[in-house]
Amino acid sequence: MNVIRTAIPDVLILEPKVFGDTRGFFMESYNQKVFNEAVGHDVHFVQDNHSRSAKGVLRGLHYQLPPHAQGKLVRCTQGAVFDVAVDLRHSSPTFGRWVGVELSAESHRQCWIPPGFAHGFVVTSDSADFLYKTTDLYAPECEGVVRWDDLAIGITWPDLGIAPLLSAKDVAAPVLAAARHFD
Ligand SMILES: Cc1cn([C@H]2C[C@H](O)[C@@H](COP(=O)(O)OP(=O)(O)O[C@H]3O[C@@H](C)C(=O)[C@@H](O)[C@H]3O)O2)c(=O)[nH]c1=O
Repeated sequence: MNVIRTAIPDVLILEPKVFGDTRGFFMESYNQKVFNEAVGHDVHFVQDNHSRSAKGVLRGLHYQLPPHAQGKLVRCTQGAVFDVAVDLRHSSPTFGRWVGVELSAESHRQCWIPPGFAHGFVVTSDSADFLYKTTDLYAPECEGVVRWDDLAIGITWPDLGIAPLLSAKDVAAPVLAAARHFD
């Protein structure tokens, strides 16, 4: 597996080794030992999620606060998305900064988003299946949401030529300065 560090060093892009042959391909989509070595410490996943979205759907920016903060290992198994992580750790030198990466079924790329980050994505293909593992269970009482277009964060989302389609929760999300916060 190839490990690429992003501009926020704790956010990793992971490229599994893909074995292609006449039948198709094989890859280890998750290997606990290899993953823990890449991250540098033991990570324990407890929930797997799968969402399907049409082109232009934007989910985020979401996070959970302690005691149910979630690290997420995310990937796209059908279609393509632009995936974003925003550092919400107040003690971090990269607090408030974001990184974005294209994840697609074709590239098999995954992204590791540690606890302490908000996460979101927009679908850039006709539809996308998005799969992710989380390090804590869903806990809606700990949920935090930040506006996808908060100018203080300044995410450069891809221009799809259509308005993003958001959930009612995401439309009503506060800016970062007014959102529930870590620390
Ligand atoms: C996230 C989640 C939602 N749900 C339910 C609640 C709700 O009725 C329905 C849809 O929930 P949401 O609208 O929050 O789904 P969605 O907007 O896809 O939320 C997800 O967005 C991405 C960006 C993330 O990072 C995830 O952690 C998660 O927050 O599914 C669960 O039962 N378990 C879960 O783990």
